[in-house]
Amino acid sequence: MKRHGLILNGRDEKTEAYMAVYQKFTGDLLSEVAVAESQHIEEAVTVSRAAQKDTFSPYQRYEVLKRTSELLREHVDQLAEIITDEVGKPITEAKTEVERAAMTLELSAEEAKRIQGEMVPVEASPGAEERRAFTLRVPVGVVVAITPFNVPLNLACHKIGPALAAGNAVIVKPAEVTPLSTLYLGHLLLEAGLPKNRLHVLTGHGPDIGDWLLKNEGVDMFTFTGSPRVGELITQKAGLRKVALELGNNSATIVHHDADIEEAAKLVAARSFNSAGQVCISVQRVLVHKSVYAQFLERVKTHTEALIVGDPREPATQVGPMIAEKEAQRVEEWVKEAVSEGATIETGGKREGTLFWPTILTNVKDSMKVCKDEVFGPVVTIDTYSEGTDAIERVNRSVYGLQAGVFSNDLAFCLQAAEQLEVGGVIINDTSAFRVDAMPYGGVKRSGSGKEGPRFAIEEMTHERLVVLR
Ligand SMILES: NC(=O)c1ccc[n+]([C@@H]2O[C@H](COP(=O)([O-])OP(=O)(O)OC[C@H]3O[C@@H](n4cnc5c(N)ncnc54)[C@H](O)[C@@H]3O)[C@@H](O)[C@H]2O)c1
Ligand SMILES: O=C[C@H](O)CS(=O)(=O)O
Repeated sequence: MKRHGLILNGRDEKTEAYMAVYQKFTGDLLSEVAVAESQHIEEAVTVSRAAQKDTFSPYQRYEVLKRTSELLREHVDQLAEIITDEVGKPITEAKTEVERAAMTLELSAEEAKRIQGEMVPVEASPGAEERRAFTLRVPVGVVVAITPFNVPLNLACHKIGPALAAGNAVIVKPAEVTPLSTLYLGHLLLEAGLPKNRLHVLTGHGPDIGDWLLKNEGVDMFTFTGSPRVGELITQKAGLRKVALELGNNSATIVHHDADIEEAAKLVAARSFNSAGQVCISVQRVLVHKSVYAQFLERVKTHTEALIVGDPREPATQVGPMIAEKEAQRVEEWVKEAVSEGATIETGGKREGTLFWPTILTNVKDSMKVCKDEVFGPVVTIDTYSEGTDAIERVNRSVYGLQAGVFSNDLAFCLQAAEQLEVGGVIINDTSAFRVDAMPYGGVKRSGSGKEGPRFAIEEMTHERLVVLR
């Protein structure tokens, strides 16, 4: 069994205490990772601040990030195995995550070469004829990246890639239960030639490390992906510093009367249950026009019942375990509570340890936990509507607003949805769960603030500085 130290200023740093990381399907001990203490946080911040004085040109940043993306592709099998083990994600999905992570770094590398300001025509203002002005984008300095368990590699790349591309130093705090892929990534970045003072990976307890980092005034920005509870806490403690938040959702998808029902049903079944529903844009609430409800439900049930549930290491498996048994028990309780309030289980509802079978609920009410809160498990609710306007209004009744899907061939309805849905992204003729890594991605309301996607994250991770020449 391997013991992993912290990655601190290029060192594999040993610590007093270690924490166990388990295989999420078998429950076996995988390895142990170092538990960072306050002096490690101090050193990481001090070294990162000092790094800002070194030259690390846009082309050097491009080279390191491009080489790391190549290394990710060369190590796809090893990394996918690590993700499958530490998350419980089916191996085919884990490979997709590694490929996407490589793409995220490749996009970040490209963006490093085109960070630019703009000319500002100050001379057009009376009295300023003798002046010229332009803007520069300068790195914020020291970025802290805190990441969740569900997409440990790609979401780390969505923070590390743009932060480095923009000229910052990054301190990464991966989730306690899934730190191994981020540590692997950290070593690949160093192998690719990243200056050792630009990246530190601090494993250990989230609340402790978070608190030390938040108290340290040497940190300039926090970029966080995770639960609204922790997101809120970070916002309160960050003070006037920059914060970017990618939080939860109870994602909705509307299926209108004129939609391609088979296509909608196939995609809903695929994107409600992948990663055992532990995806922030996973389809959780489907609102279907009453005229096509019966047909749609029958098709989603057929596709759902065909999904293979089980050992994530098997290439055929499509739905693996949840991250912990207590999470699977929570989902089971929410489903039971919905049933006690009148919901019907169309399929699923069964649990064996950490495995929870893909579950479709009908006869639901918007007030039920499975509708109004974030399930973050393999459960989808399907309900009807009569008027498109009502469907939009019900999607908006959520406290969240990350992405929403709309299946329709009615251009007017699609435009109405695009204009009126209170979310960061409206996906037409696909589910809420569509994401490619180049696109601007982020939510409104309790789903957070700020955008990811390397080009957009670089804007968050730089300051715009105005230069006026007289
Ligand atoms: N919007 C998005 O892009 C997106 C993507 C993935 C996951 N998520 C959300 O993440 C959540 C699930 O992930 P999770 O369970 O890992 O979330 P979490 O909030 O429990 O943990 C996220 C990270 O925060 C750290 N943390 C915990 N307490 C902290 C504290 N007091 N200070 C600082 N850091 C602390 C954890 O160690 C972990 O690294 C869901 O709500 C999901 O929707 C959102
Ligand atoms: O969990 C939310 C992720 O951001 C979705 S994705 O894996 O990036 O598509």
